[in-house]
Amino acid sequence: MSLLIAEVIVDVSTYHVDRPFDYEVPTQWANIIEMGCRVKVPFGPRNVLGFVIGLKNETDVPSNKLKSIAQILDIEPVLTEEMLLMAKWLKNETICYEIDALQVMLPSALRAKYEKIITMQEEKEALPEDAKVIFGKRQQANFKEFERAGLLPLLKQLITDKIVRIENVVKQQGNVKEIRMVKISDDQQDIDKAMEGAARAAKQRLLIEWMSRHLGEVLLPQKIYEETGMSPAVLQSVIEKGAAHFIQEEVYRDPFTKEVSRTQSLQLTDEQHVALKAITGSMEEQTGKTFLLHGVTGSGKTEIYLQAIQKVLDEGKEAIMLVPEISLTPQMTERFRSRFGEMVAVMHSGLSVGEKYDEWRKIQQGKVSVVVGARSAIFAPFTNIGLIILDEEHESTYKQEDSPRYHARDVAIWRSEFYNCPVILGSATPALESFARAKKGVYSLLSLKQRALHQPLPTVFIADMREELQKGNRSMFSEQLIDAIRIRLEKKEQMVMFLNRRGYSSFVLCRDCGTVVQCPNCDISLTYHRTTEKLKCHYCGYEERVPQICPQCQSEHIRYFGTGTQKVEEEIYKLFPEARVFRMDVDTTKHKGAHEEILQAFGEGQADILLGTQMIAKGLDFPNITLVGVLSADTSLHLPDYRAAERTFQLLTQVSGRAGRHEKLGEVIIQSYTPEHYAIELAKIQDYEPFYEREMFLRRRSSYPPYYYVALVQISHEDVMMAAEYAGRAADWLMENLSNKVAIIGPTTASISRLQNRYRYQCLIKYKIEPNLIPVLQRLLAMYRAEWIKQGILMTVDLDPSTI
Ligand SMILES: Nc1ncnc2c1ncn2[C@@H]1O[C@H](COP(=O)(O)OP(=O)(O)OP(=O)(O)O)[C@@H](O)[C@H]1O
Ligand SMILES: [Zn+2]
Ligand SMILES: [Zn+2]
Repeated sequence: MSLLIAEVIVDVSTYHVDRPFDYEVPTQWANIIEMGCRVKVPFGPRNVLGFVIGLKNETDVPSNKLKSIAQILDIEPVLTEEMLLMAKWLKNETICYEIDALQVMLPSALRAKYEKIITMQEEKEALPEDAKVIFGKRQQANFKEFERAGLLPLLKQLITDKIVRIENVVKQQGNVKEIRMVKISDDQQDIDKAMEGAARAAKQRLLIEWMSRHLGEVLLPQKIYEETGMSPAVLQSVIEKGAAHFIQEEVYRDPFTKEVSRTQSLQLTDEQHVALKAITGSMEEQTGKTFLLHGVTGSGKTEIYLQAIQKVLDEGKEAIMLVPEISLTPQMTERFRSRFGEMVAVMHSGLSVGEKYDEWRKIQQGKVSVVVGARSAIFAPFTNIGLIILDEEHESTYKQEDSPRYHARDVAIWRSEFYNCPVILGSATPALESFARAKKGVYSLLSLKQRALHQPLPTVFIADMREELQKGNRSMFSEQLIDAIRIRLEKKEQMVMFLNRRGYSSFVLCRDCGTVVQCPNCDISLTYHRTTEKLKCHYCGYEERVPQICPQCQSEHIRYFGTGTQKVEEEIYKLFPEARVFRMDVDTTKHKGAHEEILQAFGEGQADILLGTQMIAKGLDFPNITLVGVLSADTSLHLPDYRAAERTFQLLTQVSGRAGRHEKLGEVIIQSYTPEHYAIELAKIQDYEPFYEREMFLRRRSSYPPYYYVALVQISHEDVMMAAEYAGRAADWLMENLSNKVAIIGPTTASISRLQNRYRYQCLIKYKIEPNLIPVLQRLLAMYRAEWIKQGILMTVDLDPSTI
């Protein structure tokens, strides 16, 4: 038999190993191994996880150096050939390690986990007492057990003395959940034989007789007890006589918490019809076309998605439906499940590792044809995709902020070209880049200018909070908003109160010296949490008790600016003691399924006011909501981010869109300290295009996307001088190696200049066309990985940074 060699990408993220390594496949596995399987291979002193990305019959590695695969982890590949290709593309597109690109496509249950295992090398007698206790009767123990007992120094000594050995063992997570079932024999002879054997046992004979009428069936033992009235002991005896046997069946953990009723396709409006026809037409042509579906809030984009997916299913193909963060949009999942029932898998961060793995396997095994999920669902292991949809395509959650720094939109388009199927990008407020591409004809623009039932868009008023202050109103509510709430309470209509948390945090301030309590590790103020009376850093997790005196001047005049949702809730109760308020924020939605519960109860009319942050801005569709109040429109306007105005406009438009979606008219009141800002003025008229024109003009003037591309290089170090120095080196190096048509801004300090005790600097690269960019950045990274990293520098490169 000829030599079989596997090309393996190993799970070791350093520059020197970012290439496939050759390993010999032992003959007993030659027929089993396939591309896309996970394997365990020796690498240096230990075994590591790896992915087989190629198989061949020869190698340049001399035979005395060639190592063998230690273990095969999958009989069936976990990565398809498409995914292996996609990983190569991602590696180049986002400049990441191939291993990172491969790992991101798998549920975390299948990613590498190592366990340190301690094995006895000598007789037990050689061990000191403390260690004996840990091993007990076993030959092996876990490193963690020593760690917990505070015995690491002892362990170290034992290793040095070669009394024990330490090993890294790849732990294969992702246990399949199984359940015990009874399989009745499908052979009448087995039944006859069992019957003979049970000659004198009447009950057993009855059960065997019953089984002879259910040949070949697989049943839960409970079911058999119920149907026949027999006890487990009788069943056991019958099984011993060969009439049936126990089998283990895989079961899927069910992430759905409640039943849904089925819905049928709606009669489309003319606008919806035109859009759907364009999409299905392109399915028939089998072109990988990208559509931008720009439809005002409530225009019925979701119904178009549903009917387009129906068509995909009719053709025996599969569909991926992405939503920004699914745990925030339970209504969306419900709409998909009520149309497609068991055909739908869900994937989002609210699921447990086991549930995610189960959903992933349903997709991989072809048990479902639709996945509704957050960003990572774009890697769903379907093999016959007919449509990919990104709802709310402008949302920043579609961009991953760690390596691989991919945007789900780009992956969607890549996969659509692979399968020759359309992509739909849907939004009421498309990202500027997307709309610009649609205008240039790169995407096909589909517009829905009317709401589905021809309801008018809500009327928007701006309340000028500066005037309120002059009038002596110091509350968080303008008079206008207070009046509007009162009317709704009288009419028993529902309201949404939205607190814009972006760029806003509650903090603790000393009224004597003005000190704001800061995180000791990060250059950012600590956030005040009223429920626990603690101050927390949202970046590094540091927390401390709320101080009673100022840490700077010892004054007792400390003031808590807890103007978060809790404070708003208190104010509402002060103004309207009779109001029933549901608060939806990080504190009230900690437990699983909390979003669904709150929204369901609100939908049933159990509260008058739904109060919340970003998580209530999108997707809500309740007929009784007639008022939306935005308490603080400005907080997201003044962030150091070129997209601040765009994000504010999008948020205001989205949240306004929650009002008056059905028969009742909607009204929106936006409170602002800068009502003359164009993002707020244009959100008032709720027209996307004027905003687009205005913002494009400003972007062009200051050379920002979509006119220019930007890439961000960030450098950090614990020592500020080191960080500054290497940032300077990076900037110089880029200057020398890139063309003079590129603008390099920096090094400057990052907007959060210190994070987790590391000082952060950055260089921004602005360019239009720069064919050399990727190779140059790759060389810079190579330099960093080979040398700079040893100095404690951390460097990241992001080709599509979402904040700058
Ligand atoms: N053709 C139709 N006939 C009747 N009702 C429709 C039709 N299309 C959509 N609707 C209803 O109109 C409402 C708004 O539709 P949908 O939620 O799909 O809008 P959307 O465009 O996704 O809005 P948003 O961007 O604000 O989330 C829903 O209650 C939906 O059931
Ligand atoms: Zn002070
Ligand atoms: Zn911190």
